[in-house]
Amino acid sequence: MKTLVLNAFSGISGDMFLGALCAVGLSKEALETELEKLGLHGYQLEVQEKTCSSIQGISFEVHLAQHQLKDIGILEGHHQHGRNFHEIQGIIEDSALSPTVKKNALALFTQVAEAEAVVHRQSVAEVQFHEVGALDSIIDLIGAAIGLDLLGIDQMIVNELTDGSGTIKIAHGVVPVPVPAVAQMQVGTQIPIRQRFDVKTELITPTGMAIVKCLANAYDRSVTGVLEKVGYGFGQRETGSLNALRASLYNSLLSQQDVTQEQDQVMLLATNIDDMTGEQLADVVTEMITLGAKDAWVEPILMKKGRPAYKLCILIDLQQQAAVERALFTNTSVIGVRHQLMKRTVMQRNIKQVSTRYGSVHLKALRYQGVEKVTFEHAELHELAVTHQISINEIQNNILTDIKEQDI
Ligand SMILES: O=C([S-])c1cc(C(=O)S)c[n+]([C@@H]2O[C@H](COP(=O)(O)O)[C@@H](O)[C@H]2O)c1
Ligand code: NI
Repeated sequence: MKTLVLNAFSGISGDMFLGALCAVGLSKEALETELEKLGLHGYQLEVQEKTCSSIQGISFEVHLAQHQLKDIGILEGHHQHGRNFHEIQGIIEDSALSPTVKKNALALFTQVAEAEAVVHRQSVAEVQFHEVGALDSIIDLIGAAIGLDLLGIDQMIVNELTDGSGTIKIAHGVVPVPVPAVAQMQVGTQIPIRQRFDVKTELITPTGMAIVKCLANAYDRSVTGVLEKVGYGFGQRETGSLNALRASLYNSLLSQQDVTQEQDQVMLLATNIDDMTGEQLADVVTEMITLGAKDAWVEPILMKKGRPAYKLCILIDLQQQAAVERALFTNTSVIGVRHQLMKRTVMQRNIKQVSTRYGSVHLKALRYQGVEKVTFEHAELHELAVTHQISINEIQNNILTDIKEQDI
């Protein structure tokens, strides 16, 4: 499972998000190819390596052609009507983008439209996007959905979401920070926004907030797994300090890090649930894995009063008990949890990267009292099988041949 963790210590905008995605491996060309499916013209992506505060990162910008600037009124010095929600919906729905990208892109625009509608006391259909309707913002929002899809991100965690303070001048006039659309998107959520009172400008734009609200699965949460890449997307505003969004890409499929003891202790948490849907339970299992559980699963059971129900089981390290129980009480209908300490016999394991005809591949080398075996990450084999159009078995056999002579 791939997890993207955003450290939004200096806020988030569409450009910062796409810059951060490029910094952890999103290809500009692949993004452009997908964006072409919208059939929009008159823009260019600029993805540039930059150094700020001695840190290397990416500056991402969408440049509009002169006629686009004229269309949205920027060359005339005033803002004409942009596109409305219905038009943008049509552009997305009529495109050849993947269903997931379309769903996320529509969710992002709906989010902004609903916030704008409340702020300006209009119906969603009446909302005329001003800055957000300009082509660069369309590219930012749809690009965000495309970027996550291209990188194969399964979940996104946003940490330290920070805005500035004071007021800024935008097309509506002078508004307070967080700007009205951002403040509105926060309503009814528990999205934690800190404020820096020494930074007198906007750090979270409506585009950035929509990305956070629609695409993040959790906030202020640590994640286990192998940290594969860290990158920075720079913001364009001068804030007086490093204006960047840090993205960290974790692979939790590789999270069973090296184990060097043959006997260890784990805790099994269990609770019976008869009042949550399958969809909700699947989310809880994902959340438990995100929190760092070794495993989490549900078993079908028949409970008291003949109720078909589920037993939710979570295998954890002892020190995770308090955090996991807290998450269960907070986010599920659970009111009690059973816990059991267990001894476990484990094979010693080492995660290694080996070079093969397919490039570098991860493997787990397992040992227990003279028994030795090697396993691969299924998702990695699957990806290679899809890329090379051959079966997973063939991929695995070829890798085994390639590593025969290597010292594992
Ligand atoms: O155009 C819209 S919808 C808009 C609304 C608001 C409100 O808070 S209401 C604010 N802004 C400002 O425009 C720029 C660009 O925003 P992006 O999200 O497109 O980066 C930014 O300063 C917003 O605060 C726009
Ligand atoms: Ni507005």
